[in-house]
Amino acid sequence: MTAASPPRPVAAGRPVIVVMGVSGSGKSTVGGLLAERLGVPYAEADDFHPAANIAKMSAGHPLDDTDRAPWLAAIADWIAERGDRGGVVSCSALRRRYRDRLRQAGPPLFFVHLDGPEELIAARLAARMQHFMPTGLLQSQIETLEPLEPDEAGAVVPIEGGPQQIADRALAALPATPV
Ligand SMILES: Nc1ncnc2c1ncn2[C@@H]1O[C@H](COP(=O)(O)OP(=O)(O)OP(=O)(O)O)[C@@H](O)[C@H]1O
Ligand SMILES: O=C(O)[C@H](O)[C@@H](O)[C@H](O)[C@H](O)CO
Repeated sequence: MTAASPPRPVAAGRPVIVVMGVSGSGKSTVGGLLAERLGVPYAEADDFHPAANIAKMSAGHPLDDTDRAPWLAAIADWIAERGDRGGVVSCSALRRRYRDRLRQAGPPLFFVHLDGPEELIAARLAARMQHFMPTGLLQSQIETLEPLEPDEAGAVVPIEGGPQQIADRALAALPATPV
């Protein structure tokens, strides 16, 4: 019987940054900028949804835990593939258990929670064109959100101001040492 190979050491590498928050908080906008500024790949969480999830949200129904399970698994696979080379992925990651699922992927994660007043988010959603997510789902997103807990590596970043300003804030919030 051969011994199992030891897990790949990732703790000393670059963390994968998960840009989290409710729909319309700016995850895609800020996530893309962060990846550019850090010189690492970016992944858009919406690209990992099964078609049924997109159809459900488009029809105005919030996803439940069962719907989100395969989506989180696919994002976790992307994170695992990054290993210790870093990356940025947008993902609402609204509940603690969803974030636990992503942490199971292996690489160290740092969560950037984009947070701001409901009116500001609603106004940005109302102005957004050509997106499947109805503004009416914002309320359920807010109700589902469980804020980062003290033992979770991450930071809350306010979303007032322009995208570059928010990206600057997020960059300043990143840990200087491995998470
Ligand atoms: N700082 C900002 N100032 C003004 N508009 C912004 C800002 N950030 C994002 N937006 C705009 O607000 C809308 C929502 O942003 P974005 O799509 O990045 O949010 P999201 O969190 O990725 O949403 P979803 O989860 O629904 O995909 C977009 O139209 C975007 O262009
Ligand atoms: O967990 C969820 O309910 C979903 O991931 C949503 O957050 C959407 O994917 C996104 O916000 C729409 O773009």
